[in-house]
Amino acid sequence: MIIERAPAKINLALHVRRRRPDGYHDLETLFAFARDGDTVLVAPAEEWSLTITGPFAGALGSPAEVEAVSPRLVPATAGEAFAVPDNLIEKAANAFTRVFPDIPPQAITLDKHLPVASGIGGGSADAAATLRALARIAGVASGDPRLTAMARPLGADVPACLLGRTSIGTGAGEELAVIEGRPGIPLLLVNPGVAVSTAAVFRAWDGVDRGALRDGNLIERALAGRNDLAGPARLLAPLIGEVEELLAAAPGAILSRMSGSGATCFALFETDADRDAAAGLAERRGWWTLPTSLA
Ligand SMILES: C[C@@](CO)(OP(=O)(O)O)[C@H](O)COP(=O)(O)OP(=O)(O)OC[C@H]1O[C@@H](n2ccc(N)nc2=O)[C@H](O)[C@@H]1O
Ligand SMILES: Nc1ncnc2c1ncn2[C@@H]1O[C@H](COP(=O)(O)OP(=O)(O)O)[C@@H](O)[C@H]1O
Repeated sequence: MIIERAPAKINLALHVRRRRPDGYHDLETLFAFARDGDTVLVAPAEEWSLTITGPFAGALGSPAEVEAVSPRLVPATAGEAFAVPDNLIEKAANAFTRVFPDIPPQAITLDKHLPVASGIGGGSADAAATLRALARIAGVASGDPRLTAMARPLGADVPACLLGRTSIGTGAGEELAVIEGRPGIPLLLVNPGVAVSTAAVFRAWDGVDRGALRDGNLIERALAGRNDLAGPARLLAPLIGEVEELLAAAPGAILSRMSGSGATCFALFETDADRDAAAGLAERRGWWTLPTSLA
C-alpha cells in the first residue's frame, strides 16, 4: 500500500496580470502548502477502482457512508483506468495509464478532508498525489518530464501541487520557481461553507493589472502582495468578507487573506495559541476550520 499526502495549497499572494486569448489568465502567485490535507492510498487490485471516505466524501458525488463500503467500479476502455472519469483522481490515473500502460490495476482510496471548490486546490492536490503514487509503483522518477507533462492538462494548479514546494508560479500558474519557505509557521484555514466556481470568479475580475509581486523574503513578499480575486469572489459570495474581517482582527495574526478563487481564507499567526483562539471564534460561527502550519 502506497500512502501519499495531498496537502492544502495556499496562495499567499495572487496577482492577476492579464486575460489571455485562450480563456486563461496570466498570474503571479506565491504558492505555499499546509502540513495537512487529503490522503490518497493506492494498493494493487484486480481492477481499477476509486473509493472516497472522509468528512467531505459526500461533496464529491455520493454519501460518505455509501462510498466507504462501495467502491466506484467503472469498466475501463482499452488503455484507460476509468471509463467515465469525473473525479480528478480518475483523470490523473487515466493520464498515467495512457503513458505507462503496463502499470497493473490499483484500488485507490481518497480520504477527503478539504472542502471542495474552495481555493485550496484539494482536487489538484489529489490529482498530484495520485500521479506521485502511481509513479512510485511504476518506478518512475518524481522529476520525470513525462509526469510533469501530465500535470498541466489536469488543471493549472496541478504542476504546483506535484512539486509541492513553496514557489512562485507564473504563466497560468504552471511555470514554477522554488523559493525558500517558512516551515512551521502556525496557519489557520477557514471556509464559511460556500463553494465558488473558479471560472466564475476569474470572469468577474475587472481586467485591471495592479502590478507584479515585490522582492524580498516569503513573508515580506506576501505582506506586500494581494489576492486580486478576493474582490470578484466577494461579489459572488459576500460571506467571504466576514471571514476576512474575523481573521484580520484576530490577535497574533501576521497576515490574513483569501486563498485562490476562494472562498477559503487563511491567516498566519505568531503562535499556535493565537491560531487556536481564532479557530475557536470561526467555529462558533459554524465555519469549517483547519488549524495547521506551513509545510
Ligand atoms: C485560482 C487558482 C490559484 O492557484 O486556484 P484555486 O482557486 O483553483 O484553488 C488557480 O489558478 C486555479 O487552478 P485550477 O483550479 O487548477 O484551474 P483549472 O481547473 O485549470 O481552471 C478552471 C478555470 O479557471 C480559470 N483560470 C484558471 C487558471 C488561470 N490561470 N486562469 C484562469 O482563467 C479558467 O476559466 C479555467 O477554465
Ligand atoms: N478529488 C477531487 N477533489 C475536489 N474536487 C474535485 C475532485 N475531483 C473533481 N473535482 C472537481 O473539481 C472542482 C475544483 O475543486 P477543488 O480543487 O477542490 O477547488 P479549487 O480549484 O477551488 O481549489 C470541484 O468543483 C469538483 O467538482
